[in-house]
Amino acid sequence: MDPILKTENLTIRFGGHTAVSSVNFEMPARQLKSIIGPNGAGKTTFFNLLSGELKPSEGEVYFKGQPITSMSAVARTRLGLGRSFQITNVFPNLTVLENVRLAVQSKEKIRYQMIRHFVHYNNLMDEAEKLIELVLLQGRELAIASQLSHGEKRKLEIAMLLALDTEVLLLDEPTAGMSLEEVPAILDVIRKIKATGEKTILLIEHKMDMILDLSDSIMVLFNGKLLADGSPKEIMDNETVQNAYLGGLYDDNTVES
Ligand SMILES: Nc1ncnc2c1ncn2[C@@H]1O[C@H](COP(=O)(O)OP(=O)(O)OP(=O)(O)O)[C@@H](O)[C@H]1O
Repeated sequence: MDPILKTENLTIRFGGHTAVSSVNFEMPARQLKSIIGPNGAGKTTFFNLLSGELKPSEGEVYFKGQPITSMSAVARTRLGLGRSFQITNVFPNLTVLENVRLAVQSKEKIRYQMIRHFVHYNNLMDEAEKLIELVLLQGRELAIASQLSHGEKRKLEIAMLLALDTEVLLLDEPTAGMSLEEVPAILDVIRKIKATGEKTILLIEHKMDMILDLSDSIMVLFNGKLLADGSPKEIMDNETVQNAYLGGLYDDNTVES
């Protein structure tokens, strides 16, 4: 089957520094691929090139076979490529439910910008409630966003990303800054999204136990280059990866540089 997302020779230079270097990558639909690599390896920059936040110095990005390299981030979202930080405009004084409802409404706006479209308020609320349940925030619908714990805020961000209903989800370190107790809940949320079988997920993470639990495949970036891409077992057994990166595995199973 053709990959849903693909890059050819994707390269970006910042001054004299090549942050992403000739990356050829393919993402099969409805799978979860994790991107790992030490700090500064180019993971977030690679995401920015996929989402359209950055334009490459060279190379192409394809979505379902169509070149999208010159498209804006908003146009890519409309096509089906969603990135969590694009909707981190959480309204701090509104409730969880209102925030998700507004995100659902913004999807309708993104999708039907060119035509007049009316969606009944109750439908929006129903969809928002379903998403809140999916991210395990049920019971917190009426909590004010600014008063959520860090873990709950990340769940809200994921619900708001899901509200855009894009086929591809780009999740950049969804557990960053979380306490150890909060991590399993996010793991559950991603597992549940994966289990729907509807989404293609690209995940940047440092927590190896989480990566091994969730991933169908793992790609390793090192100095901006694609060092390896394969099944979790292939990556764990790969000597080059071991030497370049996994050798730095910490006791808490978190990889840092
Ligand atoms: N806008 C920019 N201008 C100049 N250099 C940049 C810019 N963005 C990223 N870089 C550089 O590109 C390299 C890759 O950075 P990037 O943030 O993509 O790495 P990363 O793998 O996501 O790291 P981390 O795990 O720490 O988030 C780094 O050397 C960084 O300093």
